Order: sequence, then structure tokens, then C-alpha cells
Amino acid sequence: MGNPNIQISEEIYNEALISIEDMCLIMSNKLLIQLGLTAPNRPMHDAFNQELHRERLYDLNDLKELIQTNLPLLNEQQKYVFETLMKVTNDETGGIYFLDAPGGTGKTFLISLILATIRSQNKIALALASSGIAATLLEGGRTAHSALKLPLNMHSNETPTCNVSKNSAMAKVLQQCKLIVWDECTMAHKKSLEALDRTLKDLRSNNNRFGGAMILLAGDFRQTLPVIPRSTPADELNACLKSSSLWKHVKVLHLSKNMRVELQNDQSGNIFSKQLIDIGNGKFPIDMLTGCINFPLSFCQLTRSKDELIQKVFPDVSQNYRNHDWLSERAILAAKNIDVNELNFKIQEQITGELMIYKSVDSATNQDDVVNYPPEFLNSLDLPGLPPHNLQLKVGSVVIMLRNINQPRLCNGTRLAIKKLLNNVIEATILKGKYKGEDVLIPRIPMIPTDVPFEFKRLQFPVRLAFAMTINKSQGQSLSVCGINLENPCFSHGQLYVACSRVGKPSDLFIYAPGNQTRNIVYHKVLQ
Ligand SMILES: Nc1ncnc2c1ncn2[C@@H]1O[C@H](COP(=O)(O)OP(=O)(O)OP(=O)(O)O)[C@@H](O)[C@H]1O
Repeated sequence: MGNPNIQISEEIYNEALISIEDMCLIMSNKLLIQLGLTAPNRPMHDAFNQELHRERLYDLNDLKELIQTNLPLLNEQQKYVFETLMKVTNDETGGIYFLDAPGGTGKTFLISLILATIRSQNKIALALASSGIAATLLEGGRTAHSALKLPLNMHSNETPTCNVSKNSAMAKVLQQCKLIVWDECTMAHKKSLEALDRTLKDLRSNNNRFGGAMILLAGDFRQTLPVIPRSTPADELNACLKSSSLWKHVKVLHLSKNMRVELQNDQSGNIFSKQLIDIGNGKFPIDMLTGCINFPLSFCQLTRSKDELIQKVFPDVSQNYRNHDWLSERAILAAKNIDVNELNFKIQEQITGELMIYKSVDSATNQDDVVNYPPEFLNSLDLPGLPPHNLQLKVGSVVIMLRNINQPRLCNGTRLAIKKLLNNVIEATILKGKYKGEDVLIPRIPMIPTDVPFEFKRLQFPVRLAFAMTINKSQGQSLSVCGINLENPCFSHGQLYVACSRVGKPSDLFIYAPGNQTRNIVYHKVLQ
């Protein structure tokens, strides 16, 4: 594409259209013709069969090599889980399992091995995850929402189903797959699992649970639960998987040996991982007077101010920001957007270079609403998961993607460093993961938030500054240096545990908490 002398033949033009259409199918399950664009020349059947083809595309030699290397490494617990799950998968009796695995116990390691073993037998194993970041950690992983076409308004729909029609390619995948893995399932709304159950029964013409398919859920209930806008703890508990009528059929398997610590052979890591589990289980001693926990000195490095926190996590940022390895390994977390925005603003200020301002175009989607919600009002809304109306960026700044625009490369949660700020496109370099170092172009896209009582559209680059990010957004990201600003304390189950467990040892964790105290919210009911 970089060659200006290339002769665009009809064949190349058609190939380009096919590539663009393949991307549209991944992003929106729509053909170019359905989007009002020129269609490539290929049989329709061929286009939709990509889904099935994609699930069979794995290189057998790579799979066998992974199995040969990793299978002998399994510890006793991992081996038991592996053998149990492989047996039920091979017996094809179906069932629903939950792999209860705190961070570092080898959940990803084990699931990757299970996926590879099934795929190496030329069978289909579908890898889903509740978040974009978790999806990128599994080979062939994708978000449950996009793969299953789950409805967006899950909480207001009594009996949702997946928008997968019986003759679509995804239906074929769901009919034929031997195993469906759903990672970070604790973040999923119970209704999404119920939707999968209904859809599988229908697609597989089988009235057994999940249409007789084998389902493996994985996650850690100490982490955050599904986010329900303006909710109470009771709403969160009610939305979580454990409240589903399907949960009583779940068989639980455990991993508890922290392999990350085991491999490092570092005593401080060992104590740290025990302290983390205590925070996650709500067992950290609470000060009876304040209802808060105090951080012991052995747990983290406490700072006296927010500026000191910035200084510790991003030392000499005005020089170091050019080093992407340095930048990718650090972030400051906070519970609320207001704290995150302030930190981002302060850190970006320290970077030299011109500030580019991108204003979004906001409009009500329903004609009747246009008079009630003028653009100025829509511009003033700063909603989680939506980029700001007034997006201010500099070259070198860190941003986070807010939408899956090209999975697995560019998904909700991918962190990038800005390379070029042009009027209609942003060029940025991926900071972490398999595609680290790749340059990508980010366009403006229309985004419709789901948690406002009326519908409006914001046309903006789907990014936010991310030197600092919210704790909920950080779930699934691992860091080498992590700061936590607890000026506004955590307000929901699991947030403190998620924030502290981004790193593996106390020397990498910096915390600013007024009075060195904070609230640790744990819903014990969800851990029973
Ligand atoms: N049996 C094993 N032998 C060798 N290395 C292992 C084994 N199990 C896990 N590991 C390694 O331990 C580290 C942690 O494992 P993994 O990332 O799978 O944990 P996890 O439970 O998914 O953690 P998190 O949820 O924090 O990402 C990885 O580097 C992984 O390769």
C-alpha cells in the first residue's frame, strides 16, 4: 500500500474490497453492500463461511508444539483440572464448569493448553472473554458481546437471546463447537449467560442446558462485578452470574497455587500474594472507628500527595515518555473518572509539544428529541466508556481504545502511544500485547451510549487519555509499576483488589490514600 507506483488492477481492487469486507464482518457482521458500499465479487456463501474457516485456521504444528512444551509443566492442581475438563469434552456429555482462579495461578496458561488440545484434533473450541483485553490473551479470543451478538440493553430485556440467526456462519460454529470458554466471566451479566443457554438450545435443537454443549467459565469473584449504571450493591449482586438460576448446575474447579510467585522465587511476592487474597476476601483488618483498612508498610509504597504519586510512577516523564517500553509498563489507577481526568491532565502537561483539540459532533438520533437535547447539552455530557467532547491530545501521550474497532489488534482496552495527530485521523503505536510496536490509524467513529435515557450519537476518535485510568478499565491489564489514587475511595466490590493486583510485588505498588486509610468493599455473599 505504501508503493505509489502500484497499478491498481481489477483483481487488486477486488482483493482490497474483500479485505475491507472481512473487517466489516468482524466488526459489525455486515457485508459492504449492507453498509451502502460497493460489494466485492465473491459468492455470499464464501463471505459468511469465513467464521467457520477462522475457527479451523490454526496451525497444527504450532498447536502440537505448545502441547508438547506445556503439558508436562502442569502442576498437580492444573493437571487435575486439565484431565477433568478434557474427559468431559471428549465424552461430549456437556456440562457447565467454573474455573475459580485468582490472578497468577495459571488460568490463561491452562485454558490455552485446553484450547490447543481440542483444536489439534481438528475440532472447534471457541474462546470468549468479557473484556477486549482478556480476549487478546487467548489464541483466537474475542469478546462475548461481539461474537455472540448479545443485545446491548441486557438489563432491561427480560429474556434476551443472542442475535445469531440459524443460517449464519456463527450458528454453524456454535452448533459444531466442542467447548466454549468464557474468560473473565465474573464481569458478565447473568442474562448474557442465560441468552447463550437459550440460543444454544435453539441452534443445536437440543433442550438440555446449553444445548448439550460444554461450557467453561473462568474468572475470580474477588474482582469487579458487572457494571450497572446508577446501581445499588443489591443490583450488582442480582446481575452477577451467581444469581442466575443456571448457577446451581455449575461444577467448580479451583486453582490456588500462585505460579507467578513460584516462578520468581521471591519471598516478598509470596507474602504480597497472601495479602492480596486477604484484601479480595475482605479479611484485611478493619479499623472499627473508621470502617477503613490501614495499609501495612510491607504491602506498598505510600506517598504523601498526588504529585508525589505522579513523580513515583512517571519519574522524568518529560524525557522518558519517548520510550514506549517504559511507558507501557506503568499507569495510575483511581476509582472515579474525575480523579483520572485530573491526573491525565497533569501528566500530559509535563510533555512538551503542541496540544491538539478535537471536538466531537453530537446529535440526538431520534428526530423528536432534537429540540429537547440541543448539541450544547450533549457536548456537556462526560460519560464513562465514551470519549470526551473536548479531546485534548499531544504526540507521545498514552491513550486507551474505547471500542473494538479491529479485534484482536485494536480492541476496547488496548493502550497506545500517540505518534501523529492529523485532522481526520490519529496515528498511534500499540503499547502492549502480541501487536506491541505496530502503528495503527484510528478514525473518528459514531458512538451511541447505552446508559442514558435517550439516544444520542457522538462522532469522535474512540480514545481517552490513559496515563491514568479507572480501576474497572484496568481489569486484565498487568503492569510493572502501578500507582493508585484513593483520594476518592473505591465504591464497589473488588475494586481495591483489582487495583492492587496489577503488580506482583510491594516495591512496584505506590498508593496515595489520605490518612493512609481506605475503604475495601467486598460483597461476602458473592464469595460464598
Ligand atoms: N505449570 C506452569 N509451568 C510454568 N509456567 C507456568 C505454569 N502455570 C503458569 N505459568 C506461568 O505463570 C505465569 C502466570 O500464569 P497465567 O498468566 O496463566 O495466570 P493467570 O491465572 O491467567 O493470571 P492473571 O489472571 O493475573 O493474568 C505466566 O507467566 C505463565 O506462563
